[in-house]
Amino acid sequence: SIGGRTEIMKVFITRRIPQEGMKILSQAGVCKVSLWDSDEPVPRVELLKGVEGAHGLLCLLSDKIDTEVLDAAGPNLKVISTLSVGFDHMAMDEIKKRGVRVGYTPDVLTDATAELTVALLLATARRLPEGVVEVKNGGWSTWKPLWLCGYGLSGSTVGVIGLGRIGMAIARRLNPFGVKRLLYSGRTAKSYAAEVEGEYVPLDTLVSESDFVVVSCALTPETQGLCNKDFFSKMKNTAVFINTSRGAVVNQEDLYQALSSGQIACAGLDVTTPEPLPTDHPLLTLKNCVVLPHIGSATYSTRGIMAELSANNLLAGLQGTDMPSELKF
Ligand SMILES: O=C(O)C(=O)CO
Repeated sequence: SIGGRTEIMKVFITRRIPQEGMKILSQAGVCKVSLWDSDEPVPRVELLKGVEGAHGLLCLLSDKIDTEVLDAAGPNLKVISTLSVGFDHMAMDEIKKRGVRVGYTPDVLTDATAELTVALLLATARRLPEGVVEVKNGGWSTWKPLWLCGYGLSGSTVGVIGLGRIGMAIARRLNPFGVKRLLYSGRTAKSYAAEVEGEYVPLDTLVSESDFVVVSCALTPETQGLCNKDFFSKMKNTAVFINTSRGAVVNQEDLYQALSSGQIACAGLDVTTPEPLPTDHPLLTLKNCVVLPHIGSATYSTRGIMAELSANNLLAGLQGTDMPSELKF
């Protein structure tokens, strides 16, 4: 406050976000918002300009928040609120050094993301995109006993890499399909895994025994490139690989080799490196690879609630109060 008057704080938002979030910020009357008013990513130079002197930054997972951005913002910066549960796009140690608080959006997107994961798993294993194409191009000649066969969940072993909020929600949804064994791996065993009769196993065991391998872990230095040549070589030839976490957990060259050589049966990816995946990428030439454009949390309702939560996180950060979802790091 200057001379008894409360100073209006400055906020930069890196993209158009659902109106639910904008409304909360405008009604709060504590900040002056400047918005990159587009559905496309803010160019780097505009980001660096936009954050200048900002007290708050509301960003997306496609914005790289590094030293350069933090320096451009300067000492006013109190809070970064990301419209995502993932935070691998932010230089956390630099943020911590500067004493900046971080808000994120866990929980509110768990159900939507788990649903999408199940949809992608079934679409991939049962070859839905291939079937849709054949209907349209006349490839459907008659009912054929051996045509477009795939793999079912009934009696299968499912392996979830990273049984966190989303991994657990995926396991809960897959179990009723008649899954026989639910394996999971990660840093620690989870007591809540009992609800899905999850067996905590070493990664190697999960990879070699699973019919479906589902990646649902955070991208960290430990998980970057985790799914590589060695990993795929341990999988069954009939196994289905699904990733809805972050593209960089997978070595895509190694995945391409595994899919084209028949080392594994098929893969479904909602996330890639880079995003968007170039349209001439080798993975897109494969019938047994289903690639979606990072839509795990994309329901109208979920995106609206994510915007609300990120706005409320931002306001709390500006005002120095408790955040609904503060990232503790
Ligand atoms: O929230 C995230 O981290 C996503 O990837 C999209 O919701």
